[in-house]
Amino acid sequence: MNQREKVVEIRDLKKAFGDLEVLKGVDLDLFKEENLVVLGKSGSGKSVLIKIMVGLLTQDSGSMKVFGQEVSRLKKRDLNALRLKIGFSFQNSALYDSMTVRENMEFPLVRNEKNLTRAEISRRIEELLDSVGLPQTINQMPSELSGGQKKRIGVARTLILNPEIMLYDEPTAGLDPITCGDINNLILEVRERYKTSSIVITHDLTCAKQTGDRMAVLLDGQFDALGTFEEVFPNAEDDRIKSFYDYNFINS
Ligand SMILES: Nc1ncnc2c1ncn2[C@@H]1O[C@H](COP(=O)(O)OP(=O)(O)OP(=O)(O)O)[C@@H](O)[C@H]1O
Repeated sequence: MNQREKVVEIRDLKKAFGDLEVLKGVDLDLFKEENLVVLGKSGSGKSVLIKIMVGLLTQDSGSMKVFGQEVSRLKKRDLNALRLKIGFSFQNSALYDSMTVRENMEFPLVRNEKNLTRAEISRRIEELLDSVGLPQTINQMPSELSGGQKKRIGVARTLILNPEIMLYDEPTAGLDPITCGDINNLILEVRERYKTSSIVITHDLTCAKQTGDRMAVLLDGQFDALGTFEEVFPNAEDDRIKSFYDYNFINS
């Protein structure tokens, strides 16, 4: 693992909406094959940051480089190519209810890779369902799957375009503790198998601890705490960071 190769480099990034300053000079790196956990209260600006990363919003100032390219300066075609390298795994799995698992997986593939044969498409779908441990669900409808299974299929579908960066949006939200553990393991297995670099947005500190190499806590528009779980949380002196820890491990 080459820890030092940066896939994302954010410098002094600022973004406001009218008087509301959301990002006030954010600095952050994501290294190749790293799992970086991003924590922050609701409304702290995590989604805004991700949207700037994929070119859905533009910063007011500062720099957002992905694979060395300043996202805000990319032409439409290059931006589309960049987006294909970034897989977004949505909180609600975002499966199409009227399609089978196979059709859900086929959809992004057929849309984005026109030259694949039926056999290649099937092979890719089967390989990914295998790697998330759910080959038997291929002909099932999303309504027949559990919450944890839906999340796994959502991850498999995101992986089908071979993204280099995975964005996990609250991957364990709404799951029981055992299924959370399974999803956390899946996040680690995905990195191992597909060599992805990942940003895991979560409020769940068990997920953060199990999946993250580094924690980044977004506080008042900046990343104030950066380090391993042990460095950031157990002995935090900042009350804002302490409150995350207390909420997850003491009050729950
Ligand atoms: N397009 C927009 N126009 C105006 N305000 C916006 C826009 N997008 C986000 N905001 C504001 O920016 C702030 C940060 O929002 P953001 O969605 O990034 O929060 P978040 O940290 O992702 O929260 P959550 O954990 O609830 O998803 C919020 O106050 C939100 O209302």
